Amino acid sequence: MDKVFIQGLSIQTTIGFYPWEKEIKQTLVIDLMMGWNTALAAENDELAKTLDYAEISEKVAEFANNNSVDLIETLAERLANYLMSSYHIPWLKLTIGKPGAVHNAITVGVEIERGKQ
Ligand SMILES: Nc1nc2c(c(=O)[nH]1)N=C([C@H](O)[C@@H](O)CO)CN2
Repeated sequence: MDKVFIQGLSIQTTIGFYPWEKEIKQTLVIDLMMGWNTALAAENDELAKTLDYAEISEKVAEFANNNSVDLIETLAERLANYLMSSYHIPWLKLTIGKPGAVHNAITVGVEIERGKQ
């Protein structure tokens, strides 16, 4: 299956289990790989027939800002459901990194894969 992807999308949002984390914004870095038949758009050079990575990048940031949760697992699950149902995406792989969470690690995070290729 063809893919449309977004790599290293950095967003600032409120997320975390501890009370102090509810008072601040932290950086999340998102990688998104989405299954799509890109030949549909290529046939007549039409943006409307593909997944617009610019639009989806904005929606991801908006969704994270409107859904403050404790765990990045919860954000990943809810974001995957939202994107798959809004854009009729048959399969996706979503990685959410929280680079500031563990001071002696480059980053930490989760990766989920949903749907069928
Ligand atoms: N698997 C996870 N572990 C932890 C998470 C998380 O979202 N998933 N979150 C935290 C805290 O919010 C942490 O980021 C604060 O340092 C701890 N572990």
